[in-house]
Amino acid sequence: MTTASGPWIAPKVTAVLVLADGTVIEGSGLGATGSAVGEVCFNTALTGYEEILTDPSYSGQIVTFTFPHIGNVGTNDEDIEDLHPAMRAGAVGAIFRADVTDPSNYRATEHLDAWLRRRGVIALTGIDTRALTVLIREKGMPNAVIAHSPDGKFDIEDLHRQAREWSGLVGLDLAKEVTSGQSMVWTETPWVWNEGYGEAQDTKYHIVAVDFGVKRNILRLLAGLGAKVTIVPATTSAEDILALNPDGVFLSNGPGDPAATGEYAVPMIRKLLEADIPMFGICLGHQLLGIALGGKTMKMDQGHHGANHPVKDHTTGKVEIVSMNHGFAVDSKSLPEGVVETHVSLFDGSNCGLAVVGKPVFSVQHHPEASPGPQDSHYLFRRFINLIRERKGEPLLENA
Ligand SMILES: NC(=O)CC[C@H](N)C(=O)O
Repeated sequence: MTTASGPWIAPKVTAVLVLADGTVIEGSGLGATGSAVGEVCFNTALTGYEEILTDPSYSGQIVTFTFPHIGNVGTNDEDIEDLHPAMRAGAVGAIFRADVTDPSNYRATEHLDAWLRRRGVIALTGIDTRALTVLIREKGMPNAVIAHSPDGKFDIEDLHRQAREWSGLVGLDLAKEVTSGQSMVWTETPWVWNEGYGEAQDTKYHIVAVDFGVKRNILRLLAGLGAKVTIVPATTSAEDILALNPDGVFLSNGPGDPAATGEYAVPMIRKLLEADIPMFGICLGHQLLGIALGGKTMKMDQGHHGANHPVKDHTTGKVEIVSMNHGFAVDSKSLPEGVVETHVSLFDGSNCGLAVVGKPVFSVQHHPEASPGPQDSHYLFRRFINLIRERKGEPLLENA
């Protein structure tokens, strides 16, 4: 074959994705070398690849980006979402349609390739990401091994075996791998977060955030509304949390199967419910609260990963466009009396929020902190702060 610029030479295969069903997808390698096993999902966000790849909730997952041009704004040290960059919590692999270009952005400090290598993330480029997305739409999120070898040598048989033998995300408690208590860097916990958006002049409220893999932007938004946020490890007991004298408790997002993390987190949440403390949960935190209240979670086929999902807030009747990243969901039919469904996905009707009748407790499945994504749901942080203000007899914030 020839093209206008001369003979077409097929690029050398330096990376592969081997699915548990034996499908092999070949492309060019980027980032770290070696291999990693995980569940392949697709993310439809058009921006924010650095935030996506560093969201600790993606631990154990390989993210395929449906947007074809990833990497052209480079990377920087500010747009990471994991608390402890040295831990490199987040996706284990990344898949892009187009080759990554040189960065062109005033904030860029490093090429995506070098950044991926430094973080130990294996990437595969130059594949038909549409076809892979269609495969996920039809068959669900597959377990797979992503491998990068600059010499192009792969033991496909062995990679296939690894993909087949991997347990998958069901039953995996990954929060314990990414929580601050396990960190090498932050040996001092509880750790106090003090970087806010700057709306609040002083810290009037004390919020304890239970870190199942918390994203930085959640902490910024809480701090920006006047909260001093103390971050505690996922396995902290309710007694230790209450001993910190919080005005409210935040249950964070995080990776893995909520039912597995629930083994230790649910008893803690139940005690906090008894203590009648204002509580707000996001994503994994929402799922754990759902289980603690007597509900059930289930695995989804494709999950929701993107920054353009419509969600309806039943309390206001408004539709918000939100950021999503979850592969498990609360079964709304399993929610007991006294728990109301507050939000619902307009894509598939799945549960996106709950509130406890008569208690200052609520949670959402989507990501009001966005990062990346639209800011329509920022009001949920004000809703949480209002529960605390109500307790203190303070006037309520508007737009909540
Ligand atoms: N972002 C999250 O907190 C994800 C929660 C859970 N690990 C899921 O995939 O559903």
